[in-house]
Amino acid sequence: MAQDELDTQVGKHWQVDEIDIKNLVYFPAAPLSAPRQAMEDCTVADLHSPAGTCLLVNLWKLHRDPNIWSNPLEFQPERFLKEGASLDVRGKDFEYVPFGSGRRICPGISLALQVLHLTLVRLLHGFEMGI
Ligand code: HEM
Repeated sequence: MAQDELDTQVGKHWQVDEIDIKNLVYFPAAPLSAPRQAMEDCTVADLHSPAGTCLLVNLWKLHRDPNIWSNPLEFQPERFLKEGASLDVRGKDFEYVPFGSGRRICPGISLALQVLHLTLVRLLHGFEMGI
């Protein structure tokens, strides 16, 4: 199915470039953070969590907050060349944490940033896969 989409939207020329991205479905790799447990009673943004509460950060929602992002539902990679250009992806700027933050931050971040997208698209485009 993913291969059909790539064949239709990108073609069979095996070369994906920036202009193709707008035609591909946009889903985050990790919509929620890893679970955390409140070690003591805490209140964040009027939400009280007693000690022991399991907490997950809704990264999908955070990354679509209209108070932070203009047209948040539109896939606009160029926003990271403009208003988002100075954002750190390694968990320091809490409005943009695609790899999480803190002790449980994604340990694959360096690998992902270098090779994951190219590897995945090449695999999907070139091979029949099923589960
Ligand atoms: C675009 C690619 C990726 C994205 C967006 C991503 C995102 C994330 C996020 C949001 C978390 C939760 C972090 C938190 O809760 O603070 C996570 C955890 C994790 N990621 Fe990734 N990840 C990616 C690629 C990878 C790769 C390539 C690896 C391994 C080679 C990897 C291994 C892990 C592991 C083991 C955890 C769990 C860490 C823990 O529970 O302490 N990830 N990732």
